Amino acid sequence: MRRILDVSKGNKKLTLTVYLTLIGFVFLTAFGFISWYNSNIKTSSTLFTAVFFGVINLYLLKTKYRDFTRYILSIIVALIGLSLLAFGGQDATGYLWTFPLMAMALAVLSVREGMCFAAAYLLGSFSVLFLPLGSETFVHYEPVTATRYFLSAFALCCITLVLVNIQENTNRQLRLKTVKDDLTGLFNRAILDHNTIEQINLARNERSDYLLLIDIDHFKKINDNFGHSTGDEILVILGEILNTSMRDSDLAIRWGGEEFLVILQRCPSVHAQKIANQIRIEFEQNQRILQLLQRPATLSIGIAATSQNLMFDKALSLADSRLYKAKSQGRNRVVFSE
Ligand SMILES: Nc1nc2c(ncn2[C@@H]2O[C@H](COP(=O)(O)OP(=O)(O)OP(=O)(O)O)[C@@H](O)[C@H]2O)c(=O)[nH]1
Repeated sequence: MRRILDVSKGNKKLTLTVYLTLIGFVFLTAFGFISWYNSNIKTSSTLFTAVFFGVINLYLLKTKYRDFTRYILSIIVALIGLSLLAFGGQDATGYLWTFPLMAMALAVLSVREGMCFAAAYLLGSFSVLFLPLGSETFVHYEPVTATRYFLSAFALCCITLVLVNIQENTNRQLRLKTVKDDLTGLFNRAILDHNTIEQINLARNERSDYLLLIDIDHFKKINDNFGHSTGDEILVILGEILNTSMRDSDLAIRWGGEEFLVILQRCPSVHAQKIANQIRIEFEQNQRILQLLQRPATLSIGIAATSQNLMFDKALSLADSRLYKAKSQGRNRVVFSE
C-alpha cells in the first residue's frame, strides 16, 4: 500500500528538478562569464563544467534514466559548492554561495537521501576547511572562520531537512485525503490512478490479481424503509468487514454508492473465492445490521482475475458481468465463472 501512495512522489521532485536546473543554468552561465571576465579561470571553468553536466542532466529527463536526474543535480551542486569553498570564487566570497546551493540540493531529495547528501557535503567541506591543502591553489581559512562556516552549514542542513520532512508529511496527508472515502474510511476510485493500473497490468505476467466487485442487495429498499443514515451505517459496517478481511498488500475501494471493489494480490483462485464467501457470510450474519434492520442484509459478488491475457480493465468488466449474473440468479451469492 505504501508503494502505491508513493507513486506520485518521484514526479513532483522531477518537475522541481527541471525548474531548479533551468534557474541554475542562467545563474551559473552569468557567473561563469563574470569570473572569466575577471580572469578567475578556476571558478569560471568550474561553473561552465557544471552547466555542461546540467545540460546532460536535462537530456536524461527525457530518457528512462530520468529518476536519477535529481541525484546527478545534487552531486553537481555539491561539487560546485566544494569547489567554491576550496578555490574561493570571486574575491574569496565563493563560500557565501554554498548556502543557497545546499538548500537547493536538499530540496530535490527525500529526507533520507538529503541526510546522506548533507553528511557527504559536510565531510567534504570539513576536509577543505580544516585539512592543510596546498595554500598556493586553495583558500586558507582561519580556524574561527572555518568553524563558523562549518556550524552554519550544519545548521542549514538540519533546518532544510526539517522543512523537507514537513513538506513530505503534508503531501502524504493531502494525497491520503484525496484518495480516501469520507464515509467508510476506505480508498475511493482515485487510488486507482494510471500508475497503479499500469503496475497491476505489468505484474499480470507473473501473478494474478483477483478483483472482487461487491454490491449490497436491495440497498434502495434499505434506504427507503430505514432512512439514509441507517443506509450509511450499513456502508460503514461493510467497510469495516472489508478492512478486517484484507492483508497489507490487498486494496479495498469504495467504487461508488453501495458498490465496492477489492483487489487481492498474489492470491490463489480457491483463496479468492473463500475470502469472497467469508465477506458475504460475515455481512449476512453481522449483529449490528440484524439489530438495525431486524433482518439480514446480503451481498452479491462477482470475481475475475487479471492474467497474461486479461488486463485490469477487461478483468473489471468481467467481474461486473459476473456481479450482474449473481444479481439475476437471486442475489446473496458469489459468481466466479460464466
Ligand atoms: N445511504 C446511502 N445510500 C446511498 C449512497 N450512495 C448511493 N446510495 C443509494 O444506493 C441505492 C442503490 O440502489 P440501486 O442501484 O437501485 O440498487 P439496489 O437497490 O441495491 O438493487 P440491487 O443492486 O439490484 O440489489 C440508491 O438508492 C442510492 O441512493 C450513500 O452514500 N449512502
